[in-house]
Amino acid sequence: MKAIIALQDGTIYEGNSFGAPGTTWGEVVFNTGMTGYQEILTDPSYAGQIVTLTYPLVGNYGTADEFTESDLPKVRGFIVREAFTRGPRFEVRGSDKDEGLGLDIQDSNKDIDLGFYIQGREALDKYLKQNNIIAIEGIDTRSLTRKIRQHGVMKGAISTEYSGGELLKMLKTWPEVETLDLVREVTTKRAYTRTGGIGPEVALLDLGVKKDIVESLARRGCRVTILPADTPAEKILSCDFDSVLLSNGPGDPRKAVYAINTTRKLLGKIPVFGICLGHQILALALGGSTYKLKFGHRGSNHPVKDLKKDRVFMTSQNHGYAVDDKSLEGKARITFINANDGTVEGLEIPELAAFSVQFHPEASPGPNDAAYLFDEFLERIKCVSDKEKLKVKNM
Ligand SMILES: NC(=O)CC[C@H](N)C(=O)O
Repeated sequence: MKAIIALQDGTIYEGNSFGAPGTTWGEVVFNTGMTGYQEILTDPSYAGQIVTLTYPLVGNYGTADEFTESDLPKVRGFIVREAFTRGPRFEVRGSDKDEGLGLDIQDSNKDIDLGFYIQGREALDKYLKQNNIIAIEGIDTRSLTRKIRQHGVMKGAISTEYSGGELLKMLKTWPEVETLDLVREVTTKRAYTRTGGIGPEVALLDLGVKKDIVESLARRGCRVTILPADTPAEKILSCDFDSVLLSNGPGDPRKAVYAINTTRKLLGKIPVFGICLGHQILALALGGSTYKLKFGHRGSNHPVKDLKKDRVFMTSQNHGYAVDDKSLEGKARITFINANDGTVEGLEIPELAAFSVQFHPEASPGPNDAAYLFDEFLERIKCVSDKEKLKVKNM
């Protein structure tokens, strides 16, 4: 079945439908990661967005529960160069096969040389259909990405139903993504707890959290209580948590006014750690400002410079907004910057026991170079609670 993409600037691309048929619209963005398509599809930070992958072949290792970052795909649409439609396979050759890759594979794919189905995996096309995600393949994603890089992210639509002209007219009537409060769409409706051990009690303000942030804390023994995004500060402070984590999430950070107000009230009373949207919310709560980047940072290889250690490492990123460094003068110390464009990648306010990063230490997908930040978070909690104990002892 044919499908088309219409962009706000009037460009039309023609391709083939995969996933669900129908019509969808959103902000068209691109991600340069070579793997991790299911983590991307299910990352709630992509709510409101149609994601283009620059890697040219997508779907070859299928989909599985272990790759999900939330209960369901959250993207508004999906654009690829070539969708792998022959079923999830893993190519196993001689020595790989002998050593065993820890995968439960079965030689049931006799018709294709060197192809082995992976048990328990679902084809990407089927997964998208089941979850009603409209996708398109056969698109020149290089040209589309160059367009976004030159003109900036813009509204777009994918459709199997309407003509280009009709879609362009409809696009004008659809709201701009930045006017939407997308955090409310993806936050948990009810609080729940994930117990990893008897370590610190962390309150996680769920602005659209990725599963691997919760798991990164649980793996380190934390008991994590995931709270709805509009939970008042008073309630959080009355529960005797050791610290608060402000999660990643979708949309313009200025739209999540409730989270900014909550954070302002928490600062100085409990240690705070912000990741991505949480980092932007922390900056806004401090009286700083944020702005929209032309086409954002989305991929698995964004170099970040640690200003204290004077060293660069690779990070996983997915954001369209950034914190304005000038707006934080005298309010926070900049700890990390992006080595490509110099934008703010991290903040620290030691006297308030607060710090944040724009990139994703949990990766998923991406490199684990920054995972140590979760250990640093626990260290900071420990230091604060030791100080509190000292205060009590000396009273
Ligand atoms: N991953 C995130 O938390 C994204 C934060 C914010 N929605 C942005 O695009 O900048």
